[in-house]
Amino acid sequence: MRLMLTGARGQVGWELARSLLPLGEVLALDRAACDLSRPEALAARVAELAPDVIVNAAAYTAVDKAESEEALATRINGEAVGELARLARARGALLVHYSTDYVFDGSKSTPYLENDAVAPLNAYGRGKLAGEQAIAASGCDHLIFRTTWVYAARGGNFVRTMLRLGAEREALRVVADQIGAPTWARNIADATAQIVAQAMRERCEGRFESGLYNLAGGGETNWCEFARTIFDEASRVLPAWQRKVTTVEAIGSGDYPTPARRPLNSRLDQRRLVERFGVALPDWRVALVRCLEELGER
Ligand SMILES: NC(=O)C1=CN([C@@H]2O[C@H](COP(=O)(O)OP(=O)(O)OC[C@H]3O[C@@H](n4cnc5c(N)ncnc54)[C@H](OP(=O)(O)O)[C@@H]3O)[C@@H](O)[C@H]2O)C=CC1
Ligand SMILES: Cc1cn([C@H]2C[C@H](O)[C@@H](COP(=O)(O)OP(=O)(O)O[C@H]3O[C@@H](C)C(=O)[C@@H](O)[C@H]3O)O2)c(=O)[nH]c1=O
Repeated sequence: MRLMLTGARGQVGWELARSLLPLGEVLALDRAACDLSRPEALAARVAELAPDVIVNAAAYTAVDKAESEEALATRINGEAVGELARLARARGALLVHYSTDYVFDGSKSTPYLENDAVAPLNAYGRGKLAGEQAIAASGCDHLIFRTTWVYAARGGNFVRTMLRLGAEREALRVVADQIGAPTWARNIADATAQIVAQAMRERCEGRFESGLYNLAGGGETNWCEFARTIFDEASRVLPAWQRKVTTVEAIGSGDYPTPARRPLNSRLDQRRLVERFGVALPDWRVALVRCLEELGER
């Protein structure tokens, strides 16, 4: 099986390059090798690589910057995704794609189901929603995984930001009114590999059905509790990390103004994924410790 992977240097893409290996030949492409800001160039790339599966881990993920670069964010997260979907459809390939909790406005009081009404609060969320909709409209065989609050031992993410700030400052202020589930990129990649293997078997047997699935870490927290847990666990498992921070003040979103609005409720209900594929990601605290341990080993 030939698997074309975009965004291979991102958090999820980096992990996928390893997790997908048992499935076949992984054609891992970074931004230079496959630039989604030029959707018109994708057809030649796909024709050249002749993939059976296209896994799109590339995305414009700078949430605040997207407010002033919405056209670019939407070209990458919306138009290019639509083009990948049309190319997948034309050659009969399976398209695997990732989306976000930021397609919701966060006003629901319980975890979001896949078919709840979408209403993005920011430009990044609008672009990601355009990508989801373009895939559905294309008619290609697809799996879309909506995930949340992704972190990894490498790349830009909240865990690495907190480790840096916590070693520099004595006091931090972190929002406590946005709730969700941190998700380790390794867990996303391993789950993706398991699900793609099953999906390809189902396609061979003519019983595959495309779908949209929530795929996030187990349990729930808020950013402030997440930050405090990062500091406590890092003090325990990362001997080289010098903790300076003593106070993490819980604040409201209104006290931490950002260009992009973020949903207060980012929780995604995991039942559909469990029922269809028997996959449930580990609790966020367990995964965080595993990721920190890995950071300590590097
Ligand atoms: N990060 C998060 O918290 C969440 C992410 N998601 C989704 O999960 C998926 C994976 O995200 P994640 O791995 O965390 O994101 P990262 O930001 O870690 O990685 C994104 C990758 O996309 C690449 N990229 C950016 N622009 C382009 C472009 N024009 N053409 C090709 N590649 C490009 C980046 O390249 P370069 O390395 O050169 O910058 C980077 O390697 C995305 O679809 C994202 O929207 C969903 C919910 C939460
Ligand atoms: C650094 C910092 C952030 N915050 C807040 C800002 C924000 O509400 C929250 C998280 O900050 P971030 O900038 O990491 O969040 P953000 O970039 O919005 O993270 C999002 O990325 C995109 C790609 C997604 O799809 C989402 O699921 C989500 O993970 O913490 C503080 O309150 N204090 C701080 O010192």
